[in-house]
Amino acid sequence: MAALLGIVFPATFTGTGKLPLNSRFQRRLVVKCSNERRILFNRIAPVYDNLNDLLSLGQHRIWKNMAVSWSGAKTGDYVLDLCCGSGDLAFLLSEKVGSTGKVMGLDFSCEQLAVASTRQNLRGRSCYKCIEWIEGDALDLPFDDCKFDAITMSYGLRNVVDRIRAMKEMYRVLKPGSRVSILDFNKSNESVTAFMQDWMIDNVVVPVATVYGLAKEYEYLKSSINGYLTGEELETLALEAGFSSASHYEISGGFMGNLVAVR
Ligand SMILES: C/C(=C\Cc1cc(O)c2ccccc2c1O)CCC[C@H](C)CCC[C@H](C)CCCC(C)C
Ligand SMILES: C[S@@+](CC[C@H](N)C(=O)[O-])C[C@H]1O[C@@H](n2cnc3c(N)ncnc32)[C@H](O)[C@@H]1O
Repeated sequence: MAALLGIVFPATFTGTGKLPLNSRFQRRLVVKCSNERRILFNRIAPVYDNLNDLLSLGQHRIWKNMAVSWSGAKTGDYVLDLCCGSGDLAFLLSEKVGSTGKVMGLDFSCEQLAVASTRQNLRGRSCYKCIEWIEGDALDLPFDDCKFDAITMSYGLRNVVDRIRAMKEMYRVLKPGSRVSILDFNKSNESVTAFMQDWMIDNVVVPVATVYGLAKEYEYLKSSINGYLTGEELETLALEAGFSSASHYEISGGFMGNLVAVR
């Protein structure tokens, strides 16, 4: 059973697309894993923003600003923030597109979307009114083809259970010539960077999360990064999904990375 799970799990869940989900058992496994992730992000929603600020010393806001800039979103655009969570990038996108533009924030965690909506109501700027929150699945987007002028996805691709399917959905709903900008942890080829990333998670992130009773949820970070794709593999994934070009940029000393792909 473990061997079967082992064979099924990495190929299916890293979205390499090498193992088609053609059996009922595999489909049930995907649904189970997806639900477990949804529950995880529902559970951390109340403290998610504060812990990100605390644990990254506020740096995540810089990384997210970079991701939005790389998306090319501009005044009047119709843009999508995929796996929007509590809405950080959706708010940044709304400042880019302004009141004449439109931002769709999509996530499958109702608790994360509740935080996003509450934050929106507490904020006065008129541009924030152009944001619409949608509870949906990044693997089956409720949008027509070629709709969006830009797409962002921040700390989401590593968490979806089928990455190639997510990339193909982004490709489908993006306008030709437009970009996706995908921010996440960087799965570094440098052993020192990888060691330091693991050390920080083991010795800072998880101990702090334990105070909030969320040790298991934050321990997931380490395994998810170890199971993620390197920058080069992300570029290949984007090209396999149909994008015409893809570049991965390492930031913050190689701890984080941002993939920019053009349709
Ligand atoms: C915004 C950040 C992470 C978002 C995030 C993504 C996930 O997949 C999670 C999964 C489970 C629980 C929580 C998350 C989650 O919060 C990045 C910053 C927050 C990180 C939690 C902190 C990571 C610290 C780095 C390893 C080192 C940072 C060095 C920096 C230069 C201070
Ligand atoms: C780490 S959070 C990132 C939130 C936000 N983008 C940010 O940067 O703070 C990952 C988010 O992805 C969402 N997610 C994971 N898989 C998803 C899927 N298949 N469809 C929609 N949302 C998904 C989770 O619910 C969670 O809110």
